Amino acid sequence: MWDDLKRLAAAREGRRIDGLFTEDAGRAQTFSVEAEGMLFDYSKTQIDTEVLDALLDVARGADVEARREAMFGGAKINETEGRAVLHTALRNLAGTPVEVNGADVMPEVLDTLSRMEALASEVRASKVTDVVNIGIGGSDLGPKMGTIALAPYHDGPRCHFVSNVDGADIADALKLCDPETTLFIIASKTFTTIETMTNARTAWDWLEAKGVSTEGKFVALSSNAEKAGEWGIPASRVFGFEDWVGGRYSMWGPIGLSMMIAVGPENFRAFLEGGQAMDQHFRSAPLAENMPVLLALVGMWHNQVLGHATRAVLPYENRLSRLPAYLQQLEMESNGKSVAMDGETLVFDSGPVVWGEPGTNGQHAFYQLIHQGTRVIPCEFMVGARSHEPNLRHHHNLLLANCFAQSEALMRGRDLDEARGKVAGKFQGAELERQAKHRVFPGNRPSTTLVYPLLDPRTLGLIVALYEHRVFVEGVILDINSYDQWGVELGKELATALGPIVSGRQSAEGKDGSTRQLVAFAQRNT
Ligand SMILES: O=P(O)(O)OC[C@H]1O[C@](O)(CO)[C@@H](O)[C@@H]1O
Repeated sequence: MWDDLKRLAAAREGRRIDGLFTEDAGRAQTFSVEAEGMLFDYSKTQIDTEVLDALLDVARGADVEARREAMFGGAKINETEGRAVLHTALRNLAGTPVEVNGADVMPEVLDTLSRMEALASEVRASKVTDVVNIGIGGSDLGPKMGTIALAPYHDGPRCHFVSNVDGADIADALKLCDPETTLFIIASKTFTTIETMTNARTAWDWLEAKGVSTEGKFVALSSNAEKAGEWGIPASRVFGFEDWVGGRYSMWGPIGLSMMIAVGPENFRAFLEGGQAMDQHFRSAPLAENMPVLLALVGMWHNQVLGHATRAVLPYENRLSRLPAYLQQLEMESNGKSVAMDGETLVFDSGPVVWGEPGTNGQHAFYQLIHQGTRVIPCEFMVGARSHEPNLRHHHNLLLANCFAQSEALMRGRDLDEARGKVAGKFQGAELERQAKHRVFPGNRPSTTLVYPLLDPRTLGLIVALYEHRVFVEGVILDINSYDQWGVELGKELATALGPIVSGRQSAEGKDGSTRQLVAFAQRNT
């Protein structure tokens, strides 16, 4: 299968993407899909009908549809941890039964949602001015990204997100808070993560140092109610979720509480509805018209087939400033694996490096390399047709123009003749040639564009679920487990071992020369 695709890729080497539009007037429509009011256009890539068919064959060959139903049906597809993967149940507002080990999980999911809504409403109506979410990774990135994204709907207390074990993070947040009117949300699936537990303890100590009672000031979001209880948070203030919700897929449930407090339960429900609508599309649309499937296949064409090692996510939506960071965890923690389900080494590349920044800012920072660097970086643009600032329509028109211009420029490029025209009159002879060469853009650089009507809560849900399912499809085709993260363990273990060495309670004997040098230098300069 991969060989076929590699052959198709080789046969297309050097072929111009812009030429494909000249050959086929209907290309834009053929290589785009609309779903739930969003348009995903992947026509500015080398993909043609033959390539698309081959990619769809790969998806069929990997049994994407059967695996998808296994996931939604509660099968334990996270085989290395023996767990189901059911974050979709958290947005199953209809409550249709979803069974794990023969028991319907929906009554508890909906009950927890109601409890969250009651607490959120209570907090929003109270004197609480600041909410501090203390969590890291999936217990931070989702609610933080979502709260920023939904700023126009944010009418609840201020929200702060503390994640880093660097004391600067919590110190800076606490400076902005009044101990009397601050609520701390300790978000940790395991309730053992060292960064989160350290920050939580600092918050507790801060309240005590200010002479303010800790009672009622803490809420826990965790699968480990026992640990939360031992830590001092009563069961009534613990919002639980099961092990079938992966950390990086958890913003739909209790981990989304800070976002719910910020924007209100109704808007949070609209976010869930968006996710659920994307689930329905993913489950019912034929593969060739299935947005997450196509997003995945385009990604695999660029990464696994053409060998482009990174992909840039470029939202032309300032409020999606944290989406690239969110997607880094979602995609790289999920699909950054070297071993297939059967334990054998992968024979092709796993997921790409995902990175990005909002446009237009990125244009003035790293787009130079995207346009003229020696490596090809497939770009994923996204933009809303409308903004929340109708009186600033001229800003939005500029934003749209810039977004669409970038994908056009990446595709078209500028040849030497055109470049000569740019400098003619200023230079002559050999100097004109030299100057012109610097102004050549190779073009033929692929990109996709997602356009949605407006970044509202429902649309945010659609976008997040779209990317979740893209990760799923890529993982199934790669035959890896997208739902474990063993790769983060070793660093954690070594950090635990280095703690006493760094603080001078234990010798660095036995460590490698570099580590010993780093520790010694830090100690000399404390
Ligand atoms: O919610 P927890 O258990 O504190 O974990 C935080 C994060 O740590 C990780 O396990 C990786 O270190 C992520 O998968 C997770 O989102």
